[in-house]
Amino acid sequence: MAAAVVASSRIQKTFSRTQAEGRAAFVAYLCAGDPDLETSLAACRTVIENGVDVLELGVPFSDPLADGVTNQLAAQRALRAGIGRKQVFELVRRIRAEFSELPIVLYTYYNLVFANGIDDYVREARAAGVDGLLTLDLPPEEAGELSAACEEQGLQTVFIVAPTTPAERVTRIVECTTGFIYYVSREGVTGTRDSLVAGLGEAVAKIKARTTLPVVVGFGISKREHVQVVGTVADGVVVGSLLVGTIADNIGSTERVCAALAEQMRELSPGLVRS
Ligand SMILES: O=P(O)(O)OC[C@@H](O)[C@@H](O)c1c[nH]c2ccccc12
Repeated sequence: MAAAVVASSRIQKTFSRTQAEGRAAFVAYLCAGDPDLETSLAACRTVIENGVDVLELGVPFSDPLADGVTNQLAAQRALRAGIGRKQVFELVRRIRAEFSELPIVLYTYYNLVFANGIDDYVREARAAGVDGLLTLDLPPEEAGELSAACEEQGLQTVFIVAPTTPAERVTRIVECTTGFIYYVSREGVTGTRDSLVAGLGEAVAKIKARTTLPVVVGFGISKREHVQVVGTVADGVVVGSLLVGTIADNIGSTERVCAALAEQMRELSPGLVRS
């Protein structure tokens, strides 16, 4: 299949599969190259082999304004390890070589895309094996050039809907999205929380009433019961800081990082299997 078709089919195919299995997809976020390239590859491999259906890879950035402390520290570790555009795409290539069907979505701040030239960045991402791109600080209304480059290269777009997004803007965001919608379940930044916000089901239902695209939910999801609850209303459940924090807690030993991540996935992912 042409590159464009393959890219789009990985994301759609995965959500179709999990829907057919009667469950939400498990979406994991890890910062690319945290704490170094080899450990990051081993960490990605571990969470994929233990139940992750979609991998979100964060591109390390010096000013990650949407991220809480855990993700900020991960970005700092990766930057200290010399992780730049070249290393991020090398990591994607190596993951792609081992997992041909796994959707990989790059989470980046727009500065990193714009600075390198939008067309070149999108082309290189697609060639490395990226399926989708979420530019965290780029509103869809200003993403025309990027969306055009993604369409040309067969990369799918992911855009964010927040609790504060007005209904008419949700429609605009959906129109600009070709991969899936990311619903940020709470205001503020990323980071584990003790409890889920109230009214999540209604909020996701309002978005799903306006699109047939998959809607994934993230921010604060860090316990099996969170995963179970969110998994009943969303097409995908995103866990980031909990996993990123596990890497931070086991820095220095790739073996310990992987064992702890595997344990965490064993604890969380059964939450998605609907009896
Ligand atoms: O870390 P949490 O609270 O589990 O949330 C996922 C989040 O880390 C991941 O999806 C993400 C990382 N950086 C972001 C910036 C904006 C939106 C989402 C993200």
